[in-house]
Amino acid sequence: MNFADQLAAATQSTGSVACVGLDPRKASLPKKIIPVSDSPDAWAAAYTLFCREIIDVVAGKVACVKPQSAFFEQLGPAGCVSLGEVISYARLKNVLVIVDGKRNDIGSTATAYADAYLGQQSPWGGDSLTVSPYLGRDSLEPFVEVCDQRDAGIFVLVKTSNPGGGLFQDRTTDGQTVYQSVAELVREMNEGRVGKCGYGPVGAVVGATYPQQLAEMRAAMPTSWILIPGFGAQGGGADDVKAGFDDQRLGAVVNSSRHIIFAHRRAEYADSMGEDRWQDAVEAATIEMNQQLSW
Ligand SMILES: O=C(O)c1cc(=O)[nH]c(=O)n1[C@@H]1O[C@H](COP(=O)(O)O)[C@@H](O)[C@H]1O
Repeated sequence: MNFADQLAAATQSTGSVACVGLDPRKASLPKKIIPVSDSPDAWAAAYTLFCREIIDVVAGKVACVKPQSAFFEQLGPAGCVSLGEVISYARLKNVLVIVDGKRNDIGSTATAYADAYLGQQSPWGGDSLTVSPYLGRDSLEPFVEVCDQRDAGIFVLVKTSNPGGGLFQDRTTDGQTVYQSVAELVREMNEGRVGKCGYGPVGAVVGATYPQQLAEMRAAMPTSWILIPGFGAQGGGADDVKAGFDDQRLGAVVNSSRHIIFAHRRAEYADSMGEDRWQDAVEAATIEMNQQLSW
């Protein structure tokens, strides 16, 4: 089944359009998870344990998870082993995985990234990967070819959630902004690839922090899944993300990382659950997010 249909099936079977971001950070881990030793190996084992426990809580309750490679890479080689373990565990629990690597390079190198990350038979085993469009069409084509071969997907950075993203993305050339040009390419690349659900494997990233552009991008890329980060910790709310969905409440998944995985630190859960019941806080925050997104 192509990736777009797999994602549609996941949102339908779980009743959720949420994506839980797995962004472990040393300073925010629950005390119980913090290792005795300060070595990268010990932290990597802690990250694996932490993410596995989160996956146990959210499996069946959310559409997908999104491990953020940077936090694992921060630990060096041991962190990369942990990332691999986390991806495998999510797959074992039948949770779709978006690897957040924001990769890309010239075409021949892009082929190596695509081969490395895309598809369950790949070494990393991701169902999909976030990619940068900055190197142009020929840098995206190798990813799309591997998506076709392995029922995988990509999410191309179109309009990112950060305040400074507009520096390049909002620049106008030939009467349209850079992000509009990227969206046009994304739309074109899905042509002939659309699955039963009406969407294809070439998705886009558009931040919840730009609701107006989200509506515009929904219309500009009618067959692309949109990954919407920026919900929760970055200030995006349910009303902001609505415009990313079609009439059937399909076509987008909303990512939240810190607000879910470190929910034990949030004021509303700290007293009632806190450190000792951090998994309960993750569950409560997930249920709350699902409720917010069930208009
Ligand atoms: O590709 C992404 O996921 C992404 C794109 C973007 O424009 N903004 C953005 O925040 N992200 C990622 O989404 C996650 C957001 O985390 P929280 O702000 O903790 O929910 C991080 O892993 C970011 O790297």
